[in-house]
Amino acid sequence: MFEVENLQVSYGQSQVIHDISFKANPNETLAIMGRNGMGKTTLFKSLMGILPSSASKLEVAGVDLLGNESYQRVAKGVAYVPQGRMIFPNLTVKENIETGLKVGKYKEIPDEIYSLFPVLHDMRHRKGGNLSGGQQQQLAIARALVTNPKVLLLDEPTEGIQPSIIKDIAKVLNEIRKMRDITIIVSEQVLSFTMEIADRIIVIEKGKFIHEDLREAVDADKIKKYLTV
Ligand SMILES: Nc1ncnc2c1ncn2[C@@H]1O[C@H](COP(=O)(O)OP(=O)(O)OP(=O)(O)O)[C@@H](O)[C@H]1O
Repeated sequence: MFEVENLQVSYGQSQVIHDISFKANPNETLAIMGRNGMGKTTLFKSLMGILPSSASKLEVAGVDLLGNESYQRVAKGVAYVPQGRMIFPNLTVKENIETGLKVGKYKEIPDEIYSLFPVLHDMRHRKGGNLSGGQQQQLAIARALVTNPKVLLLDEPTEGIQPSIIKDIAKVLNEIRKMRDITIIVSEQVLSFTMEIADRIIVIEKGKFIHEDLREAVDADKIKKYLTV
């Protein structure tokens, strides 16, 4: 269980996240949806400890994360795939994935990673910078997965990615959830994508969670008005 209570984040005098609380279970995928500038990236960076925040509770599987630096949060099972596919362009695909091995239980890249992402196996000796945007996104997810996370935070994974690769990413996220006891939390604007992967959809508006539905109950017209795309 990932538990967040009363999370608040400010940039100087300007409060951007207002008292957000939520819980997410293992084997659950949660989508946080909202327009540009509504606070999704700020939320994820604060959950990772990259941005300072205040909260009354932040726990993964009963383990306290409050006051931890981001590397300690990674060690306790929180992985983050930032917006914009941040990979190491001059390292090979294999070397990029191996950077995730410093944390977690794996000593070498588990076979499961290459079966989830066959394209990364085919391209394992190629420089990360020579991959397409969609392939780089898959690489960033693979690198996060080798840390063996309990919670995987993905910030707008479909941004700038072509529809066929979006489908591949949706498929892989559904497979990951079946294979592992993992909570996936994804920020997104593409409703067709979140409807394929999410159990719950939460709308964020100006740093507050204003609406929440189980996937089966989502009224697309109602959600779309809170999205840019
Ligand atoms: N470093 C910063 N200093 C001051 N304000 C910031 C900073 N970073 C973000 N903001 C502001 O905080 C608010 C939330 O931004 P954030 O990037 O979290 O939104 P977002 O929902 O992730 O948007 P996007 O989809 O465009 O990435 C915006 O009003 C933004 O201008």
